[in-house]
Amino acid sequence: MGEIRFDGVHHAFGERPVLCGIDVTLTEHRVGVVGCNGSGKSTLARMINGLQTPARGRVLVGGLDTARKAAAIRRRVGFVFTDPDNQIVMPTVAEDIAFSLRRSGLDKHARRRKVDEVLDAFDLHDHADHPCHLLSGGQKQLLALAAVLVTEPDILVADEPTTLLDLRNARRFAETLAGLRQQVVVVTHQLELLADFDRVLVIDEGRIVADDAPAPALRHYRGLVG
Ligand SMILES: Nc1ncnc2c1ncn2[C@@H]1O[C@H](COP(=O)(O)OP(=O)(O)OP(=O)(O)O)[C@@H](O)[C@H]1O
Repeated sequence: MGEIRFDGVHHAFGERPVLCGIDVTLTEHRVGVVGCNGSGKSTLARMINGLQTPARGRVLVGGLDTARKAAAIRRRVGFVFTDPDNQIVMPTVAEDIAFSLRRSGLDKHARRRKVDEVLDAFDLHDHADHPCHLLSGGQKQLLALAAVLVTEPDILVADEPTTLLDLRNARRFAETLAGLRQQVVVVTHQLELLADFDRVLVIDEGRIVADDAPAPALRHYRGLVG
């Protein structure tokens, strides 16, 4: 596994502090992040692939400073957004997955093979030539995940990736995460997704207020809101 390290990270948007002294090193396979709306979870997640850089402190991924090595970090850290429409860019499903491989250096046949593998793995084969905009919200979320995973990043960060998935696809999503070789960081309000994760961080008002195995961490979170 790689190592994600937050070192004295502070961030504010205007006058509003959003992250207040985050010091944490993540080496586990699956790490969950929970907390109330506006507590800073997405900001923290976006810092792992350099979409956001900290006002103070550093974020190091595999020893690389995300503020200095943006291109290398983006290659290593795949990011799945909450709203799949933010990352689906091509007209059809197969084209969208193939688009992710445009800088892979693979020839056309190898790219086609990889696209087929991913379509199979995500049960999207029957939709290969369908226009992306006609997919259901859940199918779009799966497509967004597939289009990131096909690039084989070292780390996968996902910000509320299961909001549109039905129970069957949410289960499949959880199983997919469990089977990945990649380190995975997932921000979610769907607490059951984290049941067998290795570590869960609870964020409250920009601070880590619990950092534990899922059961005690989620108990802490429920206590906060209860
Ligand atoms: N680009 C931005 N510009 C200004 N304010 C922002 C920006 N991004 C986030 N914020 C603010 O920072 C705070 C933390 O936002 P963040 O998205 O990190 O929270 P969150 O814990 O992921 O919330 P949610 O569970 O609602 O998605 C919020 O008050 C939000 O409005």
